[in-house]
Parts: sequence; structure tokens; C-alpha cells
Amino acid sequence: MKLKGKVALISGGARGLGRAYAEAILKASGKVCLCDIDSEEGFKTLNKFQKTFGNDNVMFVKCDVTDHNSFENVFKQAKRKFGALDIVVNNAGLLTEDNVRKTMMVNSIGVIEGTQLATHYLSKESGGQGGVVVNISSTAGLTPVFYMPIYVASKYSIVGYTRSVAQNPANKERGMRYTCLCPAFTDTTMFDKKWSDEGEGPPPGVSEEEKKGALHLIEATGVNTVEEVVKGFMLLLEVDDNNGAVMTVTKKHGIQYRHGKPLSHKL
Ligand SMILES: NC(=O)C1=CN([C@@H]2O[C@H](COP(=O)(O)OP(=O)(O)OC[C@H]3O[C@@H](n4cnc5c(N)ncnc54)[C@H](O)[C@@H]3O)[C@@H](O)[C@H]2O)C=CC1
Ligand SMILES: CCCCC/C=C\C=C\C(=O)C/C=C\C/C=C\CCCC(=O)O
Repeated sequence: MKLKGKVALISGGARGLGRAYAEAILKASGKVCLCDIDSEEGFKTLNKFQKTFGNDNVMFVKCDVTDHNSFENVFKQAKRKFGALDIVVNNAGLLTEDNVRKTMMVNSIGVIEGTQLATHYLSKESGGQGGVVVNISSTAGLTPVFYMPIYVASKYSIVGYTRSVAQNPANKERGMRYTCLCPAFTDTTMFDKKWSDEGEGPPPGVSEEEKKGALHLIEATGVNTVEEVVKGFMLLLEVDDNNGAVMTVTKKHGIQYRHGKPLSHKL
């Protein structure tokens, strides 16, 4: 897909990787509708982007992806402002091990409902022009990690869901493709590289013992920069014949496509 003039909706776009995906699309002369539950950060990002890319090319809508009406309102507003929608990035996510319902609601159901809304609002069948959905999972959606089993469960669900939706024979007629991006540890607020000492601390529900395991794993695997992940993300948008693609971005191996095989390492 050539990104010039294309319109993207990005959930969790106020900061971190979502904001970086948005910036990359804007730099490629696309237009972006950011949505996020954090409106303070969302409007800060909007102001910054408007200064660089112009008021006509970017908007922000406050939204909680676990509230279907709130999420659908973003699709409606984006179509109203920009007249079309071509790309949906289901990126909003959180990492906590002490609230299974919230984790599944945001990381799993938020992505599934975002995909359903994307199919409805983008599909040629319902008056759209077709387009691409990028669902954000994690390498923790392809391999077990003992200190974050709930997060892992939420991220595995996205890989299976995206692969399944991608197999629908109706996609061709609808002009839709569905892809999944699985970054390894990446240097954002969620990761907070100082969490082991003076930072915010490890995610809620992670014990001291598990913290040691996490540190060991982080040391062994390394930490992606945001730019490295954005490079993979842009490839998923730009390459047209990748329906069903699952891409990992890791410090050691860079960008790789996965074909249903589990990662080789044991954790
Ligand atoms: N940072 C990392 O190491 C990795 C992150 N990921 C995934 O990438 C995505 C983005 O992560 P980061 O940018 O690192 O995290 P982040 O914490 O910096 O950003 C996540 C954004 O999602 C928003 N959000 C959370 N709950 C929401 C809700 N209910 N409705 C709307 N927005 C909501 C937050 O307000 C925040 O702006 C997440 O899905 C995460 O699981 C995947 C692999 C590695
Ligand atoms: C205790 C948690 C530490 C902080 C982690 C913060 C964010 C992590 C987000 C993720 O999505 C986790 C990403 C990767 C972990 C999963 C597997 C590691 C193996 C990756 C590899 O082989 O390089």
C-alpha cells in the first residue's frame, strides 16, 4: 500500500509504540486518527503532530477500547473528518498480572472488537475501499513466559484470532488483509528500563522471584529500540500480499515472518 493520503486509526496512540507508528505514517504523507484512554497525553501528542504535520492530517479522540460504543465513535469520527479509512492498528495494551479481566478486555477483546469494526468500516462490502489491519501482539504471543502468564494468554489470542480472520475467503472481495506484529521487549513506558531499580517498579502482580527471571531474560534477549519496531510495522503496511502475516521484531534476529512455528528457545 502506498501511504500517501491514506488514513490510519491507531488505538493506544497517545504514547509509546502507537505514537511512533502514527509519526511514521504522517511522515509518509498519510493521515492519522489517534485514540487513547489517556486524553492528557493524547492531546499533547496531537498538538505536537499538528505543529509538524498540519491540523488537517491528524486528530485525537478519547476512547476506551473496552467500551464498544466509545471505540465505534472513533471510527465514525475518523470517517467524518477524513472521508475514508484505510488502516487500523489495534495497538492499545497494558501489562499487569493482577487483573485478568482487565488484561483480557484491553489486550484481547479490545483488539478483536477493533478488528470487527475495521472490517465493517473499511470493507468494500459496506461501502469502504478495503484496507489493512495490524494487530499488535508480542513475542509473548508466540512463546511461554513464566512471569507473565495472563499477558501471554492475551497476546496468544491475538495471533490465533488474526490468522483465523485472515483465512476468510471473503477477504478478497472485501479488499481486506489482516496482519499481526509481535515485537520483543521494546524501550517504551510499558517496558520502563529502570523498573528494576529507581523506576516505576515491575508490573503489578510480578513477584521478586519472577522479577529475577524477567531481568535474566531481558539481558539474554536484548531490548528493541522503538525505531526497529517501526521499521517492521511499516513493512507490514507497505507489502500488499501479506494477508495473515505474523511478524516478529527482536534485537537478535531483527524482522522475521513466522509461519505457525513456535519460537525455538525454552523459557
Ligand atoms: N514495550 C514493549 O516491550 C512491548 C509492547 N508490546 C505491545 O505494544 C503495544 C504498545 O505498547 P507500548 O507502547 O510499549 O505501551 P505504552 O504503555 O507506552 O502505551 C500503551 C497505550 O495504550 C493505552 N491504553 C491502555 N488501555 C487502553 C484502553 N482501555 N483504551 C484505549 N487506550 C488504552 C495507554 O493509555 C497507552 O497510551 C501494547 O499492545 C503492548 O502490549 C508488544 C511487545 C513489546
Ligand atoms: C516483568 C516484566 C518486565 C517488563 C516488560 C515490559 C514490557 C513487555 C512487553 C512484552 O510484550 C514482552 C515482550 C517480550 C517478552 C517475550 C518473550 C521474550 C523472547 C523474545 C526473544 O526471543 O527475543
